[in-house]
Amino acid sequence: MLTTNPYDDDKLREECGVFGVSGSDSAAALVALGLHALQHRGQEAAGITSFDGAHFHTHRAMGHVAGNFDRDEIIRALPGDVACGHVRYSTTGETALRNVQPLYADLSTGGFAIAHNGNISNAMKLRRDLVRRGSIFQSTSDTETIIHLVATSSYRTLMDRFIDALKQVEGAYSLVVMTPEGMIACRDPLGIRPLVMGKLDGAVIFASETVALDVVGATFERSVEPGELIIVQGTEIRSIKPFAPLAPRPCIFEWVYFSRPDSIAGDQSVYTVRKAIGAQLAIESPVDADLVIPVPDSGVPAAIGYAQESGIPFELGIIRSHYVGRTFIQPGDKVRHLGVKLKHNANRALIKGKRVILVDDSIVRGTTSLKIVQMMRDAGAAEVHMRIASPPTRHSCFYGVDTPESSKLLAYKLDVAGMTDFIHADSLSFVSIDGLYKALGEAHRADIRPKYCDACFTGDYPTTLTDHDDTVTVDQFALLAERVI
Ligand SMILES: O=P(O)(O)OC[C@H]1O[C@H](OP(=O)(O)OP(=O)(O)O)[C@H](O)[C@@H]1O
Ligand SMILES: NC(=O)CC[C@H](N)C(=O)O
Ligand code: SF4
Ligand SMILES: [Mg+2]
Repeated sequence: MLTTNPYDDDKLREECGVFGVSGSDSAAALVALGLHALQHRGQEAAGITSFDGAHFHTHRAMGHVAGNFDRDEIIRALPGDVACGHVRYSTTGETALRNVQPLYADLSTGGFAIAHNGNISNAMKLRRDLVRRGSIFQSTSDTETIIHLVATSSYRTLMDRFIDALKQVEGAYSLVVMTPEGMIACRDPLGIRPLVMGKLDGAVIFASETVALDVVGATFERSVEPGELIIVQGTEIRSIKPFAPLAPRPCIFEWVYFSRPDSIAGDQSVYTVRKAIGAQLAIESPVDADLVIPVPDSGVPAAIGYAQESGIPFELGIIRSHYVGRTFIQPGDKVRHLGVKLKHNANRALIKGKRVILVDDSIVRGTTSLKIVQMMRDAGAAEVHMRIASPPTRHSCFYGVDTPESSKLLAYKLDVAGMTDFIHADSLSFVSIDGLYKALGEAHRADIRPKYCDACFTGDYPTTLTDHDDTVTVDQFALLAERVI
């Protein structure tokens, strides 16, 4: 499969954030702030590129935004009133500086910088063809294929070349691109990954989530529409839709887990939707108990919804340490598992003798649930019931979320009864797929043209998956990449 994360992580990880500013003399500083608000979407690396009207300037680094972009001299070295940036959690290409975005190239049309959230599901095939025709890749990232497609396009103008490139690309992409002709923001025809537009004084802003607009003090104008390209040149804003229109399929997991709860996604408050999923879960899977306890942080809104609907008191029965590093940066099984223990601890005084309902947003490999159920038992819980605010995650994502291969997903290996035994819970239930759609305001999931991408629950992928269906393995891809660098 496409994912090449070196740590073979046990989690379903976030999926990159992009941020762009056009028309502010503090462009790079605003991008640094915006990226900071999007840090939850990618912690491996961060980068910013600016354009001063004549030259492009880039700073890219491994690690977090804070620590890399919090010094004056770094921001001063990124002059100009146009800038874009990226926080990365890799889906294709290793965690190394050469893959950190924005990627940049000097093309016949001038400089070209690109920041991408998503994953191109035919990147390997495109890359093989491009290399055969003489392209020399600088990275192992899927995103670089777009640059080569623009560079080798037979069209004349930059815009035509860019559209020609996008028409060859399959999968998910929300892009912020910088060229001497202006900034271009676009979403793939299905709008799988999010992208919004905002305004701050005279400046136009693009961001993966509205929370990043809030943080810089910008107003939310609207979402970039699926299949739409918005071009900002000075004060002029143009919108074009060069693709045949398709029914949109935004990623439903944004509401379940990825987006920050204080973001508005597709005109719906993420927090409100998460509470509604929790309430739906209480309706579908009630249980007699004394306490509703969230698995912090991401399980909190759903647990509030479950508690309000069921009338069972909500309590903080698990306290999360905010000082422990993320588990993915601790390679090696032993240390990683220790990391999970360090992150959560039972609030013992509350738990003893109680029948508890634990609410989390998802189960991927089951590591968290297994640990937390045991933690409740060790703290003296009389009964431990687990409720999950998404359907069982049975399939991998090929659209910009780093998931373990499906054989490592707990729900791929076991049915709900098997999973209940595995995590040693007294009971375990997941919200139904129709229940999830209900929480998003739909009557149920439509069998034909469902409103969202929900492939990791249903296996119903909304695009072809050329590379996945191909026989080329990730190792072969890495070899191919090495040969051209
Ligand atoms: O079944 P698993 O493989 O353990 O994965 C599922 C867990 O991973 C995520 O939390 P995570 O700890 O990544 O971060 P969070 O603090 O954002 O909830 C998710 O919220 C679940 O709790
Ligand atoms: N998670 C993402 O959106 C990753 C973007 C791109 N596919 C990369 O690996 O760099
Ligand atoms: S497969 Fe799952 S995580 Fe990936 S885009 Fe679709 S719904 Fe989102
Ligand atoms: Mg969690």
